Amino acid sequence: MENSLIIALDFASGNEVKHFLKPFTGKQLFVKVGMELFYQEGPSIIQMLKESGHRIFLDLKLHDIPNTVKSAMKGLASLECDLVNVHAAGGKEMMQAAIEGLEAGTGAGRKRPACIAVTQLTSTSEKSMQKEQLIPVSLQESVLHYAALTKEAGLDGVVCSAWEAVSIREKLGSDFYTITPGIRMETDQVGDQKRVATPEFARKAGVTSIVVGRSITRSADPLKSYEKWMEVWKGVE
Ligand SMILES: O=C(O)c1cc(=O)[nH]c(=O)n1[C@@H]1O[C@H](COP(=O)(O)O)[C@@H](O)[C@H]1O
Repeated sequence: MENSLIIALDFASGNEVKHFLKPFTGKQLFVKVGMELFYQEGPSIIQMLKESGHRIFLDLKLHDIPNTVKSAMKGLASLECDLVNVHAAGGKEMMQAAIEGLEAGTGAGRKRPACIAVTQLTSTSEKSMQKEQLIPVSLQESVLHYAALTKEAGLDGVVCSAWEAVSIREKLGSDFYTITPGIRMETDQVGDQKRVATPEFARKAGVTSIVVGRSITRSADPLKSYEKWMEVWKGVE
């Protein structure tokens, strides 16, 4: 899990994914399948990516009553992805149920997929969190609170922005994963993200791994762009 650059395959179909991955033939990537792709293609897209040897983060952000999340996770475990996630806002009981489901659905002798919880989406600003979710604390506090709850529930880490990673590591230890989207080079379009950081900043903050989508997937030359990203991500200390 450590030091990975996870490519968000936010595409509408398996064919678009195949087209995108063509120049990467022979490379073993860490890719993320989110709801856009999974809702269109279902489990077959996971199969296809696994056959090419890629590691997979199945990002479906489960958020429902504990019983439903447990059953859904039991089914998802059979896809044998490396990483799955839930929303921490679903609560401790829901997160515990997610782990129970994953354990129940993981075959004997296998390791369950790692499971992390989204704290506050990187598209959420402190202002909108306070105004729309009526959470009367700072964004850092809210993220730290969710991270602590996630650890108590027995999950492996959180999704957060790189801006919160240092406090999470200080409070919960560096074994607890901090997976950070909202990563942009200085010259990239920010789009709908609010809490953005450069790969250099993320590296210095000691995040476990970064998630990069549009900066690579929408670039004119995705392979060249990926290689440039890897150089920056791996190169700075
Ligand atoms: O769980 C996620 O992966 C996620 C959580 C979060 O807080 N923010 C966030 O952007 N993501 C995902 O990370 C990816 C970011 O993509 P780009 O903004 O295009 O780099 C998207 O696939 C989002 O669904």
